[in-house]
Amino acid sequence: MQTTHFINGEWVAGEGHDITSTDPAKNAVIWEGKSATAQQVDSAISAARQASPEWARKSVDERLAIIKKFGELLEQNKDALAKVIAKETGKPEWETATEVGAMMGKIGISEKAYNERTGTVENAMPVGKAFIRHKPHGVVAVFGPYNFPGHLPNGHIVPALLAGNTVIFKPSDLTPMVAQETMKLWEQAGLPKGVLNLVQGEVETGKALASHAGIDGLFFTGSSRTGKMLHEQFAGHPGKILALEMGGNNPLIVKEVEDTEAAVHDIVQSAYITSGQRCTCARRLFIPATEQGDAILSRLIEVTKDIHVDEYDAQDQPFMGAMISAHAAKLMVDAQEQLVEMGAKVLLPLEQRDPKKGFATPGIIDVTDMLDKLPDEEHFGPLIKVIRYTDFDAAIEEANNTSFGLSAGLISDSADDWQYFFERIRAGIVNWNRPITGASSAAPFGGVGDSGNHRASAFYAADYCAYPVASVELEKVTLPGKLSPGLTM
Ligand SMILES: NC(=O)C1=CN([C@@H]2O[C@H](COP(=O)(O)OP(=O)(O)OC[C@H]3O[C@@H](n4cnc5c(N)ncnc54)[C@H](O)[C@@H]3O)[C@@H](O)[C@H]2O)C=CC1
Ligand SMILES: O=C(O)CCC(=O)N[C@@H](CCC(=O)O)C(=O)O
Repeated sequence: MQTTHFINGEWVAGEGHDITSTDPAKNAVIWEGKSATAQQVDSAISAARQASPEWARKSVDERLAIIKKFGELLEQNKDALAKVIAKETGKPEWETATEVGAMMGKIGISEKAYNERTGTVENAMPVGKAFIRHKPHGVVAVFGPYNFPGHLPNGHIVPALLAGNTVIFKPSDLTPMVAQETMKLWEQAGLPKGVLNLVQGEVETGKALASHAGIDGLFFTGSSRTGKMLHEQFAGHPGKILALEMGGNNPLIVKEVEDTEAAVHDIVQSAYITSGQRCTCARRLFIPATEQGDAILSRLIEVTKDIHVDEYDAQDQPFMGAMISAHAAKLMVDAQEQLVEMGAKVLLPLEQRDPKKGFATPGIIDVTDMLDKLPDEEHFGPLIKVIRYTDFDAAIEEANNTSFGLSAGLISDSADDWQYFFERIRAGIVNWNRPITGASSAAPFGGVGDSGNHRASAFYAADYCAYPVASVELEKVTLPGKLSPGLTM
């Protein structure tokens, strides 16, 4: 029996239904287990609750020592973990190596953020002293997505543990193996039992955890659809903290540039990295209806056609690997067909050549003539929608014509254009002449509108991992020099 859940410091088998994980590049089952039942979720929450007071009372340095040990274990196991991520997600090994690097980098950044954003402040007062300190929420649930199964849950777990919370981690059901291998490193790092628990499963396991009365908060990275459901579920519970990191329908506007090649490079990095499976990926590309715009578009088509798509472990490493599943690739083909039915023109077709595998070739589709019908949807894969424009203001207005607001970018050699764009565009990540993917962990990471609930992650994750406590203190109770009017003592 596979023991795939980590509850109260023990590896246990699931008591729910069968779940499997498939290598999307090779169409091979690579992991099998059973989901956690609602009762097992309940046990994990009880374990976290029991472990909570002692973990919260430890000093930050004591907690940090264990977290740093986890960082050392990541370093020692980085090649093996990068290979597991590649196998389970289809992402090329060069890219999964950077994911493990980001997991290691998260530790130092979280320490800095903890001290800068939630540290202790002491102020002198006429009588006594004023303090600002921070306390952990208690027991929190962390939900992870499949596209960065190591780095993104880690971006909640590390700051949550550092702040003194205990955690129940529910990874994406598409990436249970990465979660299990990462959990083994936390176990080796010497976390006390119950401090971090892992429950695997699909939607019903997620629902059992999210709706449980025993959690004090939930940190979620995933789709806007699921995030909104969680938001509704948390309505009426103002005492619980909810941090939602969700998707986007991200615009990238190109204006006049000298270097067409550099512009095309930044578009490709923005649209197709991770086979378009990043929440920050450009989904809508605005290109001027000018001769230079034509040149940029035809060069983009040429370069995109030549993008190397292959298996994650190919000797000659590809830029793009398989998508997370054959089903995900098929959904992208379907999305392209629907756009064509609505009047869009395919400039370079996105194709799934083997229906049993997750490979999708990168596609480009012109939606200029059907803008009034264009759905405001995140198509989470390698398909960019091109919009030709004649007026910069109208392009910015259309770029903002979305319920989301995660990332946005401008490619232009004019500083005035940048200033103009920056003042008007509505998103949490706004870049100039740089890809709109690849955000830094040392900055806040979050969006507006349907992309989040104003609880930015990355450097600002510290903020949602602890609550502030204000105290005024005097070592010995003392009668004030001057009494309030009407008081005699
Ligand atoms: N803003 C950000 O930081 C990021 C956002 N994303 C977004 O994540 C999405 C891709 O990830 P997915 O794994 O497909 O997201 P998803 O929303 O399907 O799943 C996320 C997590 O929620 C769980 N879940 C799903 N339905 C649930 C329910 N009804 N109740 C409780 N739990 C439930 C899943 O099992 C998984 O652990 C994209 O939309 C992408 O834009 C991805 C990475 C970063
Ligand atoms: O969370 C962090 O530490 C920084 C944000 C980050 O890593 N963003 C990446 C991936 C986000 C995604 O899954 O799409 C990015 O901006 O490319």
